[in-house]
Amino acid sequence: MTLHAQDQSLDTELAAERAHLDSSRAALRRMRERAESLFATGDKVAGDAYTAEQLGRHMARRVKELADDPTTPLFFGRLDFDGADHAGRRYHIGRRHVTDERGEPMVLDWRAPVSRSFYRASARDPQGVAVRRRFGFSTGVLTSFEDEHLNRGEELGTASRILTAEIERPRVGPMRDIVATIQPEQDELVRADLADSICVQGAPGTGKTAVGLHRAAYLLYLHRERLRRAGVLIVGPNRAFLSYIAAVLPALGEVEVAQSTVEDLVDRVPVRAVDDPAVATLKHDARLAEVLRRATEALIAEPTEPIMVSDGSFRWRIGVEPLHRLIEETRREGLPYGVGRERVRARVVSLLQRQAEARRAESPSDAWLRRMGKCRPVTEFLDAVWPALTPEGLVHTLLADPVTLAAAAEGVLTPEEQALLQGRTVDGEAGAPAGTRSARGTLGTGLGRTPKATRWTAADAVLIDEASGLIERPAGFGHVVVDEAQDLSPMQCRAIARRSEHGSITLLGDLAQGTAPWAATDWRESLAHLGKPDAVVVPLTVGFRVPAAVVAFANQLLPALAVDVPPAESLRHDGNLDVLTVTDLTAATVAEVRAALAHDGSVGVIAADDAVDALRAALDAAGVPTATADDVETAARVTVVPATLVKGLEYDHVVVVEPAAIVAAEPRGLHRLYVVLTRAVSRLAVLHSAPLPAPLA
Ligand SMILES: Nc1ncnc2c1ncn2[C@@H]1O[C@H](COP(=O)(O)OP(=O)(O)OP(=O)(O)O)[C@@H](O)[C@H]1O
Repeated sequence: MTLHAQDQSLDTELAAERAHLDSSRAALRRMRERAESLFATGDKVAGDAYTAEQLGRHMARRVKELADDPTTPLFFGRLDFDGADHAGRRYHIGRRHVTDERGEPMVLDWRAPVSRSFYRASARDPQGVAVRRRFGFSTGVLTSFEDEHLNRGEELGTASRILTAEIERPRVGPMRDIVATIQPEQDELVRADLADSICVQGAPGTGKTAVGLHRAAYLLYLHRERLRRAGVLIVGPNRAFLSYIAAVLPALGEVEVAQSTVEDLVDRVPVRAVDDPAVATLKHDARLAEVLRRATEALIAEPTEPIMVSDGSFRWRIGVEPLHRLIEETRREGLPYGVGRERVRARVVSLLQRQAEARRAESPSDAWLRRMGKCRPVTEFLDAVWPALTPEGLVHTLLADPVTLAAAAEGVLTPEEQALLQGRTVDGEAGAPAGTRSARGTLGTGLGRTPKATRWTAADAVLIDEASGLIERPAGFGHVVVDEAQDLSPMQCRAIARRSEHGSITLLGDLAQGTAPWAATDWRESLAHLGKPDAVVVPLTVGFRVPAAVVAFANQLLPALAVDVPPAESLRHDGNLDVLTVTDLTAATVAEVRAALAHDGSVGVIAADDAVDALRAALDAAGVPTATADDVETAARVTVVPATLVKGLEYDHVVVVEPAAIVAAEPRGLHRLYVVLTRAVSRLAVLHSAPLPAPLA
């Protein structure tokens, strides 16, 4: 074929694909209109109010799911089969199913079983695929395509121009889905079975977050009803991160996934005080779970008196011996404490019922059973041997009462640790911490006389959640995705474990990015605390964000981070790194931001937390509008981010201001700096007036 003829045939193909895109869009519009009209008339066809409401909710969801975003392509790939079960068939692969009026598929959902070959077929294992086609788009317009004739041994892998363009595209606004370019090693994780819990260890930018979100979408597709009922939860490090990722699942048609920080998960009490780091670390230690468990169990007492109930002309009596057996039996069942209390009540009532039946030769009414359950002698008995307990009350007692704590913590916490927990000296004198004011708030739990009057810390909230799990069984989720999991404390892991006891989890993280005082150093330990000790740990090693030169610069920190993580290889060999010694950091930042604005894409200025306000003011004074990290919809291209909030985020051009100050700000400052240096998609400028931290010098 001449070049001219080749061009012409490409044009014809492109025109045909564009026509298919147009008709697919029209078909999707029809599907949506149909769903809208069903939504409008749903209550007329439903037999009763409940069905109408259910149907209404279902249809409203369906309408939302069928929304078409003209800026995202409806399909991104095509498979032509010449073998296996689909010989002679051709499928376009996209974000959702689109069918024509006869119900024939025009676009197949990327999660459908057939679509798997789009991600996994290779020249070595073509899976019946003759040709895999990838489409290039520019804001919704189909502009190009790229074919791999797998049946002729052709395969582009990561050399695909369309993949390269996607990876190198300037980042604006919130995170986007990666359905068009999921890589085989990522796809394997995305399509792991619902029953399998997995842990993904990956260097910065290897697509962990992307994998977690796509796995959630995949599982919802495959187990729609079950997971809708049980729920899917995404846990992220902070609200800025959650708003950054919030648009990904809706773009994939999944509009009902809960997203939360760990702090928001355990929010039974308002947090109004701050712990000293040593106290916080102790409260986050898994041994506290044992202390709380013992303290709860210690509340259960031996019965010492019989129960006597006057009931009209009758008197019922349950002796100490049967009461003793009843308590032992309930205790052995290992129920949550609150459930156990009600079980004891029910058993006492049932003993009374038996006596009543024997005497009256008839079954007592439900009202009688209820009255017995609430009558004074029964309640007094319960309060004596299995007293009512609130999570706040339990934690309050442990923090306030040295004797209760000593009994529960014997052999678990040293006397020094017990004293530390209660903000006193070992001799029992009140220590300085509790109630003292610090820059971050009241230091230490501000113990009031009651739990209500107490100013709790974030670590207390975790303890209260643990206590709550001992008292009642929390509702769990069908699947939980936990991002930046290296920062979870053992007690936070347990909080998540309680919410995924009957479900599975996807744990995502990077041990090298652990900045919390209790950061994980071994995934097996985290998995054990999460109740999934057998989950596999899978590495991701191909980096899609950070250019190779920047990775090499940041990796100089790795030996100092004392973690054992597999090295990653960057797919990006473009990119730019500048390390500049400056005298005026503020002026240099403004100049660097101005220069960055000459390029496409977002600009992130990252500095130690206490330097952020001044930098923002300086940029403002220089006429450069700036946004905060949680404002993902902003029109401003420049975001000024405190180092402690930047985890999981990325910007095309990153300006890091004074690394030494970032390191000095916290005990795990070098880990923080590693996070900060790995946020750049295209260019990184490091500005410093103080010497660079040793590993980088
Ligand atoms: N297969 C892919 N195709 C295109 N882009 C990808 C792919 N995988 C990941 N990316 C992109 O790489 C960037 C980094 O991905 P992501 O944020 O998921 O990485 P991460 O491993 O969670 O990073 P971090 O450890 O820094 O939080 C994102 O912009 C993401 O869209």
